Amino acid sequence: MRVTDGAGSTEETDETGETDGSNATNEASETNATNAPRATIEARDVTHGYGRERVLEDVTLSVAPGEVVALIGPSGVGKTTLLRLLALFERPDDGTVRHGGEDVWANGNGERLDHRRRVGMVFQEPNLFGASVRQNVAYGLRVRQGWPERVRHSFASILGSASTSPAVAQALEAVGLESYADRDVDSLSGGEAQRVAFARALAYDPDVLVLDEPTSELDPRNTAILEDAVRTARANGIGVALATHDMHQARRVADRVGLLLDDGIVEIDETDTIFEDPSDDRTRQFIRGDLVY
Ligand SMILES: Nc1ncnc2c1ncn2[C@@H]1O[C@H](COP(=O)(O)OP(=O)(O)OP(=O)(O)O)[C@@H](O)[C@H]1O
Repeated sequence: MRVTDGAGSTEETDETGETDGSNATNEASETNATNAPRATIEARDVTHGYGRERVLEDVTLSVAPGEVVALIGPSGVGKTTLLRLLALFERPDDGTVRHGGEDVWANGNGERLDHRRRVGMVFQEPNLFGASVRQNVAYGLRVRQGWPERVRHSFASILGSASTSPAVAQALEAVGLESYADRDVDSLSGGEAQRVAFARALAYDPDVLVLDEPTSELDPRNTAILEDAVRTARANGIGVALATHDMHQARRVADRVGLLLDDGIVEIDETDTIFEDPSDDRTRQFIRGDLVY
């Protein structure tokens, strides 16, 4: 699926494309719908915590265009925290987050928002608005196109002009919900609602999708649909960072897998290596189901 914006031009500016070479064999597209080169996002040597509690210390994780990186690890080690840093929701206490080779937090808020518009995030919960499926997906599209602040908060005007965009229809198609466009989200099952949340993030064709346990509450069928949507995004050159407790899922969808423990990412490598020949004993123990923490 190629998501394009049929609703008009965007405010996106050109980005400097940069890959870290970890995806050299991937033949994915390297531009997005705005024809700007897709860019790697990287949390570099980040340290972060809450109050006096330090959750991450000197952690580095990058996601290149067209690669899926799965983050595994016990509860509470900081997977969500790291994903929120990658998605530019929070500024690290120390270290940098770089997108397209630029330090996202080094300049003003406006520049950060330009980078932020190139990242989509899906949480464990869908967090939809009380409106139709189409309107929810359109909202994601229009907000990320950089509408002025006063318009951004005018829900009705956003929905009215964006909801017929082909990008909305294509994003819904990617999650198998094209015939659900006019349904009220309150009438959806949990799995369908999560697929709408995924379509909302996909509609504006981000460089990177950040997915925090997006299928943890879903049945196998909805999980399979979302995993297929991840593969399609990857084939279109979108980088994906995914936190999951499901080792089978990591193995099914990821190009690289990283194990995060209290002392940081103890090992990150190609998926087959992590599952068949890890170099760290803790990785071996964790993937065979020992209670490592
Ligand atoms: N907003 C916050 N304020 C205070 N502490 C927080 C906040 N968010 C997370 N924490 C703490 O930071 C630590 C890491 O949380 P985080 O959600 O990043 O872990 P996780 O690896 O994603 O866990 P899980 O697998 O259970 O989702 C936890 O001890 C958590 O209680």
